This record gives sequence, structure tokens and C-alpha cells, in this order.
Amino acid sequence: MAVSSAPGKVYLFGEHAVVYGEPAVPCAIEVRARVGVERRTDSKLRIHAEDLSLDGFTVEYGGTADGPPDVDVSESLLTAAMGYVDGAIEQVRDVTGEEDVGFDVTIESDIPLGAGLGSSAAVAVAAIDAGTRELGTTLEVDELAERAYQTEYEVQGGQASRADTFCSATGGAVRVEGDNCQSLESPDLPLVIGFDGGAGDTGELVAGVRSLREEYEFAADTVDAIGDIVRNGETALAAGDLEELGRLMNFNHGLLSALGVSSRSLDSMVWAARDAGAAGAKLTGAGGGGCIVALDPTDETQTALSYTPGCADTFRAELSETGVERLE
Ligand SMILES: Nc1ncnc2c1ncn2[C@@H]1O[C@H](COP(=O)(O)OP(=O)(O)OP(=O)(O)O)[C@@H](O)[C@H]1O
Ligand SMILES: C[C@@](O)(CCO)CC(=O)[O-]
Ligand SMILES: [Mg+2]
Repeated sequence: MAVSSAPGKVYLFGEHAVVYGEPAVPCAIEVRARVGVERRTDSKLRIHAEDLSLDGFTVEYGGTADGPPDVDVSESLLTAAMGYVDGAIEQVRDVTGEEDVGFDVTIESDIPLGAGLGSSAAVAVAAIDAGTRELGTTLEVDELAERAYQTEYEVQGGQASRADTFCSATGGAVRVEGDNCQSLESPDLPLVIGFDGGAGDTGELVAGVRSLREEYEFAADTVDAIGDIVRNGETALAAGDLEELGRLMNFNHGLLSALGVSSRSLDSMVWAARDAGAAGAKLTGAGGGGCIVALDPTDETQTALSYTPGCADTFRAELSETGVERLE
């Protein structure tokens, strides 16, 4: 068996706009997904997703005569379990040329699902890395990131950026603009996360922004303006200027909200953080529900969030310098 792990991420700036070629700056954080992959003697795929529901579940399928998997969980959980892992296994088969190989796949993850912390990218990166290594091929990190991007691209309906997958594969803070992906120097940022306990559907949210952008020129301008915020943000990051980073994050949140991807609970967590004296706060990732990220070196934001209605959990996130990790 091969086991790999990969980190989640927060966006300092630029989610959504990055899908249309604007730059974005996500940074990897120390919450990880671990995926174990073991070759089977038949061509079936058996997925054991420990954290997909309260008790986890196992689904086994594959082979043409099999029909739909027979498992006692909801259709939506099943689709969720299969989408990214299926895509990742297709990449493994493509890299190695072993079209009919079957696997037992076990996923354990500390990353809340669909909450803006990049669980899909971490699962895709770790699954492709473990799967290829199980068959004797160790991918360069750049190719691993590219393969994981292809997986996200397909599952998200042909609308995805390389930001989440590159960040998860390489670790640290990164800058992604189209197919140009690079690592950035980053000071240790005082990141505080607020989580509303909910989730958003990345594919749907991306599609919503796309149609607004097609319908209204001012929505397209809003996407371009996010790109301007990111360019300013890079300078502030290089200078380690927390106040300016925060101001730009606040601005970025406002524009994401205008594009319809915030929610009442995300907004109230953002305001709780700002009222508590955070340098800035914004939603992270696709939005719709899930997490916000705030900058605050003191404990005030976390304390305020813990009393905020709509906030289910709050924690400090450490930057992860390590991307994919090869455990076994
Ligand atoms: N622990 C897990 N076990 C199995 N599949 C998982 C797990 N975590 C994430 N996934 C896959 O990733 C999907 C969630 O991806 P989605 O892009 O919607 O959210 P996210 O990546 O957490 O947030 P964002 O993309 O906004 O940062 C799940 O539906 C599932 O397919
Ligand atoms: C919303 C989005 O920009 C980030 C999701 O974490 C989508 C993507 O980049 O693929
Ligand atoms: Mg995702």
C-alpha cells in the first residue's frame, strides 16, 4: 500500500477571479487529507471514505456488469465520495497505462468538506500521488499538480483553476495566474479560521459567477478588480504589511459578496472578526457557506467568533510549508 497526504489551503486573495485568468494567492495550511491506495487483483475500485459522513462508509464498484454501487447511503454522499476519487484514479491509470487496474482506496481527512479549505484538491493530490506510487511511478510535483488540476477541471464541469491543486501539491504560499504557477515567500501570518459548519458546491458557485460575468459588464469589471486587489496584495505580502493585507482582504470579500458567493453566516463571521479588531477578514474558497479567514495576532477574533451565532468552529491555522507528503 502507498499512503500520501496533502494539505488544505486558504485564499488570501483571488478565488473565483482566478478561473478567468486573474492571479490568485492561496496558502497551504496544516490540515491534511491522507489517502491510502492498494492495488487489487481485480479491476474494481473500493473506496473507504472515513470522514464523508459521521461514521464514514465503504463503497465498492467497477467492472462493466456491476451496475450502480449497492450501498446504504444517500445519493449525494455517494456522488461526493466517487467524483474526485474516480477522477484521480483515471489519472493514475492514464499515467501508468494500466487501464484495468483496480484499487482499494482509504481516505481520512481533517479538512471540512466543501468549506473553502480545499478538501477536493487535497484528496485529488494525495490520491494521484499514492496511486501512481503504488504502481511504481513517482511523479514530479509539477506533474502531480497538473494531473490533480485535470481532475478538478472535470469534476467542476470544465471550470477550474490550478490554484488549489498547485498549492496543495507544493505547500506554502503560491501565486497562480492561468497556467503560470509559482511559490511565494510568505511571512508567518496570524490566520484565524471561522467555520459555519456548512458547505457550498464549488461547481455551482463557479457557474453562478460565470453567468453574472456574461450578463453584466460591471460583473466582469468586478472580476477584473479582484485581479487588481491580488496584485496589490502580493506587494503587501512581500513587505509583511499586515494592515494593508487586511484592508485588501476586506475589499476582496466585498467584491466576492457582490458576485453572490457569500452568505449570511459568512458575512456575520467576517463582521465579528472585523469588530474584534482583526486586520481584515474574508470568505475563502468557493463560498456559499463554509469558512472565513481573518488576520489577527491576538486572541480577540477567535474569542469573538466562538460567541458568534452561525459560527460552529474557530481555530488558528498554521501555514504548511510542506505540500504532498509521502508517508508509506
Ligand atoms: N474526506 C473525504 N472523503 C472523500 N471525498 C472527499 C473528502 N473530502 C473532500 N472530498 C471530495 O471533495 C468534495 C468537496 O469539494 P469542493 O471543491 O466542493 O469543496 P472544497 O474543496 O472543500 O472547498 P473549496 O474548493 O471551496 O476550497 C467532496 O464532495 C468529495 O468529493
Ligand atoms: C472558486 C475557485 O476559484 C476556488 C475554490 O477553492 C475555483 C477554482 O479556482 O477552481
Ligand atoms: Mg474544492
